[in-house]
Amino acid sequence: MDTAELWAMATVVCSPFGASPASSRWASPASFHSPLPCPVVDGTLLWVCTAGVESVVDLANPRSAATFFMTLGGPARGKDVRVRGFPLPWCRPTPGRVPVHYTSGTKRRRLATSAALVGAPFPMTAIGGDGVARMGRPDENSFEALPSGSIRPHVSEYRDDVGGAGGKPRRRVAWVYAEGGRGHGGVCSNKDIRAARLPVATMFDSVFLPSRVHGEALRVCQVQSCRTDVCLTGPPGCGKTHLVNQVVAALRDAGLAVTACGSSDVAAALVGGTTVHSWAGFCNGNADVWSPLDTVVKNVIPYGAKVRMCDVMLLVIDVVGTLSAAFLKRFDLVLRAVRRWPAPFGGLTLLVAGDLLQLAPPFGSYAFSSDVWGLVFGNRVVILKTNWRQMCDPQMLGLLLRLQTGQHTDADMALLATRRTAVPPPDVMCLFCHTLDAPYKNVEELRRLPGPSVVFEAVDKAEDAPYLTLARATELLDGALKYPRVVSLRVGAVLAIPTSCLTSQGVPCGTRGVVICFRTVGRRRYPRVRFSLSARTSKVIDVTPTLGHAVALDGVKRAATRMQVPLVLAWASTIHSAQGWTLDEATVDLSKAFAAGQALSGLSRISTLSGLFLIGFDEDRIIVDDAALAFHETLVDFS
Ligand SMILES: Nc1ncnc2c1ncn2[C@@H]1O[C@H](COP(=O)(O)OP(=O)(O)OP(=O)(O)O)[C@@H](O)[C@H]1O
Repeated sequence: MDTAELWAMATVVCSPFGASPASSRWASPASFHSPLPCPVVDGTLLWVCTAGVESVVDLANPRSAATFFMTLGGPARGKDVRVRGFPLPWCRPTPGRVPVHYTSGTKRRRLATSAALVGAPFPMTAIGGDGVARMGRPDENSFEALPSGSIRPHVSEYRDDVGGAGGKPRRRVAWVYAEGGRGHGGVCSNKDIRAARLPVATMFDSVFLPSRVHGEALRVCQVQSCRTDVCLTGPPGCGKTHLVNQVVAALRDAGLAVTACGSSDVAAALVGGTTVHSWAGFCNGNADVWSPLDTVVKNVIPYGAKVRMCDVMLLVIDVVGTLSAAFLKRFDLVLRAVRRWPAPFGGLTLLVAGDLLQLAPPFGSYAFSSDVWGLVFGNRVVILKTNWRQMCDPQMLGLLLRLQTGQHTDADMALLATRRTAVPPPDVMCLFCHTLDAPYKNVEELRRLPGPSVVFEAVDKAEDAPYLTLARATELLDGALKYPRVVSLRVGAVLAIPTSCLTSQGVPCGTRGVVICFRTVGRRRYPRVRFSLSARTSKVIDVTPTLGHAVALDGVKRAATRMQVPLVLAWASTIHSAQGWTLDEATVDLSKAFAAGQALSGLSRISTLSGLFLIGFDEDRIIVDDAALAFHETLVDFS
C-alpha cells in the first residue's frame, strides 16, 4: 500500500465528520505550531487531533506511522480522532512552473528529467539563480546555459568560533551565485525524494545480549539497550577503544545495526570503521561545518550517506575529544534532518569514547561545550579505571595520571628528564607535534634506504567543473585527499594507508606496513606491502592506484579527481595522528608542543618508561585546558 492509499484510508477511518478537509468543524492544521519533522515530503504528513492533543504524523517514518495506527486501534478505537492531510504551503506546485534541478557551479542548468515530476505535488524549495523555469515537459532543447559569469567561486575568510590556531583567519571556498541567490536552488531530484522517504531504523524494544559478554562491556551494553546514550571515558590506556570494540561486537551479535567511527583515520582504524566525517558524508571534512545546513543536507551529503544514517540504530564514535562543538552541533542537525526526527541526533543511540583531557579539538571548542552534548550526555559518563597499557610500569602510570590533571611533581619532571639522554634504537617510530616535521623525517629515512626509488605520479583531472584550472584542481585535491601527488617509495619503506580503500580486504584506514618488493604488470609497477594488523597478524597486498576526488561545497560530486597509489610514508607521525595507538617504544619530540593534552597524549602512547625516548622536553610544554579540567571534575559515573 503506498502512502496515498494510507492517507485515504486514514481519513475515512478516522474522521467522525466525513472526509472533507474543508469541513468547518476541523481545526486548521495551519494553527499547529510544533516544529515539523524536517525535511518533509508533501503527501506523507497527517495532522492528527486525538482528545484535543494535536500532533503531526509522518507516514514515511515507520515509527511515527506505527504509533499513529496503534493509537487508532487503542481503547478509544478512533473515537475523537481527527485526521487530515497536512498542507505544506511551500510544496504546492506553482501553475506554469516545474521544478528545476540546477547543478550549480557547472554553469549549466537543466530541467528535472523525470516526467513524473511535472505537476506532481513534490516539494519545491527555493529556486536558485533567477529561479525561473518555464512550464512544460522536460525538454532537452530547452536547456540553456546560465549567462556566463553568473556563477563564480566565492572565497571568504572566516575565523574559528573559539579561535583554534589562535583564531587565525582560514580560507573557505564555496561556489555561489554571483547574483546572491541561494546558489543551491536545485529543487527536488529523485534522490531527494527517495532520501525523504527512507525508513529510519530505531533500537529494538528488547535486546538479547550474547552470554559471553560480561563486566564493563555488559554494563555498557545494558545501558545502551535501553536507548541511553553513553560517554565512555578514563585516563590514557584504560581500554576505552578495547571496550568499544567489545560492545560493538556484542551489540552486532544481538542483531543491532551498529556503526563504528572514529574522529580521525587512526581512531577509525582502531575500531574498524571510517571517520565520522566520511560516514556522515561531510565530503570536505570539517570545512562542511561552515556551510549552511540546507546546503550540506541537500547538496553535499551523498544519498549513500543518507541511507547509512537512516539504517543505523547505534553509532559509536571513538576519540571523541578531538571533535569540536561546531561539528557536533552540525552533525546533530544533519542527522535530525536526514532521519526526519526532531530528537537529538535524529533519535540515534550514541556511544562515544575518549579522554577529554588528552588532545583538544584542532579547531574550535570542545564537543562537551555544545548544547547537544548537554542534552544527550550531560555530565554522566562511564569511567574506566583500570589502566592496561602501562599496567607493567606503575611508575610511568602514576606519572601519566598526575600529568593528566596537571598535578605533576618535580620528581616526575626529573624522571622524564632521564629519558632525554637515552639513545633510541634505529627505526623506532617518531612522534612530532607539528605537521611539517613528520614528512621531513619520513623523507630523510627513505633516503637512507638502499636501492632505487620508484616514483608514483598522480593523474589529476578537473572533472565536472569547467571553472577549475588543473592547477586549482590539484590544489583542491591536495587539501581534500590524504595522499600526495607524488609518492616516492623504496623496498623497506615504512608506510601507512590513509584511506578506507582496502578496508574490504581487511586492511583498515591508518594501518602501517612495509614495502617488500615492487610487482611489474605490463609497463606499470605496484608496491607489494606487508600490512601489520591487530593481534600481531599481517597481510600482503599489491597496492594499485585508486581514484580519489574532491568535492566543492556546492556538491558538485567530482570537482576534481586524482588517480594515485594511496600510500604515505610512516616512519614518523604527528601526535594527533597517533592518538589511540599503543607502542612498545617511540621517540617523542615535545619541543614544539602547543596544544592542550598534546604532551600527555604523546607520552601515553608508550607502555613503559624504558620504551620512551624524549626530545626537547620541558615542563612548560605540558598544557592542561582549564575548561576541560573543570568539566572533567564534574563528571559523574553511571550507576
Ligand atoms: N580488558 C582488557 N584486557 C586486556 N587488554 C586490554 C584491555 N583493555 C585494553 N587493553 C589493552 O590496553 C592497551 C590500551 O587500550 P586502549 O587503546 O583501548 O586504551 P584507550 O583507553 O583507548 O587509550 P587512549 O585513550 O590512550 O587511546 C591496548 O593494547 C589494549 O589491547
